[in-house]
Amino acid sequence: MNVQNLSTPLPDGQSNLQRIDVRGLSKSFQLAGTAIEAVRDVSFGVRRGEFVALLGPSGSGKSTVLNMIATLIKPTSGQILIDGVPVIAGKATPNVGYIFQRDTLFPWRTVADNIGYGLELAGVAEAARKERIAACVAQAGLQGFEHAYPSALSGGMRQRAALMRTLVVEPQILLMDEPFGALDTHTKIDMHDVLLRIWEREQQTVLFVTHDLGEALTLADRIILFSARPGRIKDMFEVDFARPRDAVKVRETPRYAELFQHIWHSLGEEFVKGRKP
Ligand SMILES: Nc1ncnc2c1ncn2[C@@H]1O[C@H](COP(=O)(O)OP(=O)(O)OP(=O)(O)O)[C@@H](O)[C@H]1O
Repeated sequence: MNVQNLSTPLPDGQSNLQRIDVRGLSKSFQLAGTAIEAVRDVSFGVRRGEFVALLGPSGSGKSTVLNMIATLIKPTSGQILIDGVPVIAGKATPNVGYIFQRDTLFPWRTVADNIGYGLELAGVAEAARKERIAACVAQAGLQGFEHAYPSALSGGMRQRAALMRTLVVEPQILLMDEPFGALDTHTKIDMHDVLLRIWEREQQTVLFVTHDLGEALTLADRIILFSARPGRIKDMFEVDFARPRDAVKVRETPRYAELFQHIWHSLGEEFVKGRKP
């Protein structure tokens, strides 16, 4: 079967091409006097404009890796470079947007005011702000709900508004932690199409955490498969479906079924290992 395995390390010098460059990353947490080894010696790169999914069972350290890249957690050892510059824990990195599973909208702000929050912080003038918010509202298909509060929206609409709140300031790198994990299957696929259309146009560099293989296959150029805890890179897979992709149609192709079956076996082994105490 023609499934390209990419676990061979990049030759020296090629790391210069990486927008996100993770080197020998490890993390142990202290929990009630016991060390929990969450991540062990993880190294990978993400090229400019590439969409990479981190896939693995629950507890395999995916969010911990993302949080270290987002500078929310300090690594125990290893280094992370963004555009060649080492990140510093606790210090925000310019051009990086972060999207969580929870929609994190402010309940006291309308959709438009939620989306415009980052522009307010950046001191963007009101006229320019309104124009940019209107464009984001249209992109997310939220016309008519600009003045609604989050409580009046469905889960999918809330997540679209949250996506736009991050994208409004045009980050070039997106760190996404199971952003659609709480949505039902159909709303999730709908969100995949929204994200695919945005990414095709803006070509952000995306690192997307998920434990949903179908989601990883639909969206990503490359899948990095994590082992059960302690999280290590078990394998990497190129996802070679043509772009632009249709989130529904791509799932109906024989190639999707072929890749799904191939990766599912490897992922399944880690689910089983992860179940053991
Ligand atoms: N602050 C913390 N203190 C102690 N242990 C932690 C902490 N954060 C994460 N862990 C542990 O590290 C391991 C990896 O957790 P992490 O959330 O990164 O996994 P994950 O692959 O993202 O899982 P999921 O898909 O369920 O979100 C788990 O065993 C978790 O209990």
